[in-house]
Amino acid sequence: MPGVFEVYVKTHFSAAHRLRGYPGDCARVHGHNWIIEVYVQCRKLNEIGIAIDFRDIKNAVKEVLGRMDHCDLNDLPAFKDENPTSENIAGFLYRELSRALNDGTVKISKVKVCETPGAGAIYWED
Ligand SMILES: Nc1nc2c(c(=O)[nH]1)N=C([C@H](O)[C@H](O)COP(=O)(O)OP(=O)(O)OP(=O)(O)O)CN2
Ligand SMILES: [Zn+2]
Repeated sequence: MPGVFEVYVKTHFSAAHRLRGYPGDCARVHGHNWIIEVYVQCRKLNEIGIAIDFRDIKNAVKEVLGRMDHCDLNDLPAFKDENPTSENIAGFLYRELSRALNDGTVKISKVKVCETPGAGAIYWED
């Protein structure tokens, strides 16, 4: 079948952060319940019509978010030198999940990270 399938999972994690150099209250430690959406592209379905099992995506996401949930993100090695903004969190998740899930059949296409229901960032690589 020609065309591209994109499957996704949506989840969340809770953590604290502060934005170094931010000219305002976001420079102080505060928390968010980040909403995460992970999109995976695939051109071929398996014999039962699945691109990639949602459970495989959820397990990979759970592993990475397990390192971030209920943490101060600024303490994590990934955000030692760059701010834990939505943009940088999306980039970090994209790279970690690509390492875990990409193979000859499936590819992480983008990761969306929202700090509030109305504001967030999306990261992908061409
Ligand atoms: N492009 C970005 N802008 C901002 C980020 C970010 O990650 N990328 N982050 C912040 C702060 O983390 C801030 O806590 C979030 O700000 P905001 O979305 O405005 O959230 P509020 O709870 O303050 O929203 P209100 O609508 O004002 O209640 C800032 N900018
Ligand atoms: Zn914030």
